[in-house]
Amino acid sequence: MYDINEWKHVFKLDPDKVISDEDLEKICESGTDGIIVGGSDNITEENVLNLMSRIRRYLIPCVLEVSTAESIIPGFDLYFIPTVLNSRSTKWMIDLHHEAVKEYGEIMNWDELIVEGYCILNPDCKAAALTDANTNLSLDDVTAYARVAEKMYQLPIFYLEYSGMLGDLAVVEQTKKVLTKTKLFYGGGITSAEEANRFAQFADVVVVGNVIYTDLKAALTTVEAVK
Ligand SMILES: CC(C)=CCC/C(C)=C/CC/C(C)=C/CC/C(C)=C/CC/C(C)=C/CC/C(C)=C/CC/C(C)=C/COP(=O)(O)OP(=O)(O)O
Ligand SMILES: O=P(O)(O)OC[C@@H](O)CO
Ligand SMILES: [Mg+2]
Repeated sequence: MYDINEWKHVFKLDPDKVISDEDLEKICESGTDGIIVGGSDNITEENVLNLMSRIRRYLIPCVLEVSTAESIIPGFDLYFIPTVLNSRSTKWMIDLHHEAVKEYGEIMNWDELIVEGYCILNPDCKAAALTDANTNLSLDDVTAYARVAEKMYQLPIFYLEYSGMLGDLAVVEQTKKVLTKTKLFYGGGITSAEEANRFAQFADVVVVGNVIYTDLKAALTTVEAVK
């Protein structure tokens, strides 16, 4: 399913982490809507290529979530481009994007690119530290970012990122209320079917990452739970 508007559940695989062929097969054949390849540490052309070619044995849509310009390689179905709306630095909102488009602009297939407006809310996650995100936000701040994403920038995705911790369900619920076109992605700390189901009440798409590497069985139960 290559239309992200139809998605409800995706797994995020980290090129810097080890996954066996057997476990990868279970993930790719789980019934999830897509696989996002992405992470924030040690993302290289080599480990991205390796993971992509292994996922390519299956029919599942495979997306690269770009975190460094150096690790962009051809062959993915789509490229998700994060822009961190609550970063204190323009680097993570626009500067790296400007540089990358300067380099790849002539050869890019713009139809493969989907921009994600990130709002990072776990102060202790790597992405928050890397991007110097202001995570000290009220509910009104978060919903204002969501409105900026949809009404002003017309972004296809608004991503509430709690990577590593379970987020605040009320924030997800209220954020969903202010979005009409932009899809709400929720990611962070999901470790069970029950948690996945709870966040899927409000998020359009639930993203499941770290638990794949700590409890694969539990990770697999999250698919059925949201579909
Ligand atoms: C040759 C070819 C195929 C060309 C294709 C053209 C193309 C796709 C061009 C790209 C153009 C473009 C605009 C690129 C953007 C470049 C770039 C570097 C943008 C910055 C992205 C960004 C803001 C990164 C910051 C980090 C971040 C938000 C990453 C998102 C993923 C994330 C939060 C992962 C979680 O990480 P994890 O390691 O799991 O963390 P935990 O420890 O908390 O679990
Ligand atoms: O790894 P977890 O905590 O499941 O978060 C998923 C995803 O939002 C990370 O970018
Ligand atoms: Mg992770």
